[in-house]
Parts: sequence; structure tokens; C-alpha cells
Amino acid sequence: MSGYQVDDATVEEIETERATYEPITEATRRLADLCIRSQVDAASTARALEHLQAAIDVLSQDVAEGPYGLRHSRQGPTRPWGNAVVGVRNPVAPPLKVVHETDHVWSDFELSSAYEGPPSLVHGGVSALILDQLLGEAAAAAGSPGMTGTLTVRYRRGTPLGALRAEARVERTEGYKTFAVGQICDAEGVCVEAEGVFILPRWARSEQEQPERFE
Ligand SMILES: CCCCCCCCCCCC(=O)SCCNC(=O)CCNC(=O)[C@H](O)C(C)(C)COP(=O)(O)OP(=O)(O)OC[C@H]1O[C@@H](n2cnc3c(N)ncnc32)[C@H](O)[C@@H]1OP(=O)(O)O
Repeated sequence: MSGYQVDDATVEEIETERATYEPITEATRRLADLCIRSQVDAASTARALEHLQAAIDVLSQDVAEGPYGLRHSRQGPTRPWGNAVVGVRNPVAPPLKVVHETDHVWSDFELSSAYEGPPSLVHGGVSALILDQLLGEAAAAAGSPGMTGTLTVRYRRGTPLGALRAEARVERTEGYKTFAVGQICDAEGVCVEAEGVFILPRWARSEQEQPERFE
């Protein structure tokens, strides 16, 4: 399958790439929030747009074909940097930093106004997006990675924008199927629960070196 790429990027090269692109990604996240909440007048937005167009012109001078994919380095960390949840080069990603413990994964993160669904609450699709990633990471961290086959989400109560925690763990595995569960909590407790089955796809079952992650 295309999109999984193995390379020899060194730790130093990876850090240089991060230092080059992470600041514009973070600035773009800030811009998304300002698009929603800024109250400046039309002349000011016109001026801002000129600056944005200039930035677009610079960045467009050299663009890779297709999405970022998943880049494994033989010498350094894996880069899921275009990923919609954890991607450090993706302004759409909050992004989450996921901690892998022995028996579960977790992340403390903040969701800005760019993730609003009902007023002041997180969009249900965004909660599902985050839980899909966390449950998938739990499956991969347990040594049984897979593509999401089915994800079931229970919205117990509204999830407020702001500081949240997501957690996930593997419940059981049956051959190439991994059953994972997880939740998103605010300071008051559980807001959203999910369970999912992650399936190692047929094309990967026969490979000697199975991919560690799918996204
Ligand atoms: C450390 C780093 C962290 C790394 C962390 C990485 C985290 C990534 C998290 C993001 C995860 C995603 O979003 S993944 C993207 C969203 N998901 C997808 O796009 C998946 C699209 N669907 C597919 O590719 C496929 O349908 C699969 C892989 C799900 C299944 O296809 P297959 O492999 O050909 O399956 P097949 O042989 O027919 O069936 C195998 C078994 O699974 C069952 N099965 C098949 N489909 C389903 C299904 N949808 N839901 C439930 N069960 C199913 C069958 O009944 C069968 O059971 P039995 O008869 O054997 O009992």
C-alpha cells in the first residue's frame, strides 16, 4: 500500500524539518481561531488577507505531490506528520501528544473554538476522530495494529471546548482483530466513550514486516 515510506532521515534532519514547519503550522492553528473570533474591521481583514496571500505565494514555490503519508526512519522517530489528530505539520490537528504506557495510551490536550459543534461544545465528529486515533494507537502499542473496522461512539454528555483528556486500551485480541475501548473526559468525568475493532488488513497479514501503525 502506498503512503508507508521507509527512509534514512537522521534525528538531526527530522528535527530540522520539525523546526522548519512546526512554527507555520502553529501559526495557522492560531489563524483558524482568529478567523472565528477576530472582530477587526473589513480594512483590517483585507490587509491580513494580503499578508496571507504573500505567505501562500512563498509556500507554493515548492510543494510535494500528494499527502505526507507515514514516514518511518531507520535512524529516528516515525513521522505521522500529516495525521489529522497528531500531525505536527497539520494545522487541522489539535495536535495530540499521545503517551504510550504499558497497558494504555493517553493524552492531555486542548480543543480551541475551531472544533465547535453545538455552542461551546466539541463537535461529535471531532470526538470520534480523536477516539479513533487513540484506540488505534492503543492497538498498535499493544503490538496488534489495524485499520478501524467499526467504531462505536457513545456521547454521554456534552464535551466542553478547552482542556480534555483522552485514554484508550486494548480489551482483547482475536487473531488479527483487536478490540479497544476508550474515553474522553473533562474535569467532571467521562463525556464520550468508544469501542472499536481494529483489523490487520489482508494485504498486511502476509507481509513479513507488518506495519506498526495505520493512519
Ligand atoms: C505505536 C504507533 C501507533 C500507531 C497508531 C496508529 C493509529 C491510527 C488510527 C487511525 C485508524 C484509522 O482511522 S483507519 C482508517 C479508517 N478505516 C478504514 O479506512 C478501513 C477500511 N476498511 C478496510 O480496509 C477493510 O474493510 C478492513 C481492513 C477493515 C477489513 O478488510 P479485510 O482485511 O479484507 O477483512 P476480511 O478478511 O474480509 O475480514 C477479516 C475479519 O474482520 C471482520 N471484519 C471485516 N470488516 C469489518 C468491519 N468493518 N467491522 C468489523 N469486523 C469486520 C470479518 O468479519 C472477518 O472476521 P472473521 O470472519 O475472521 O471473524
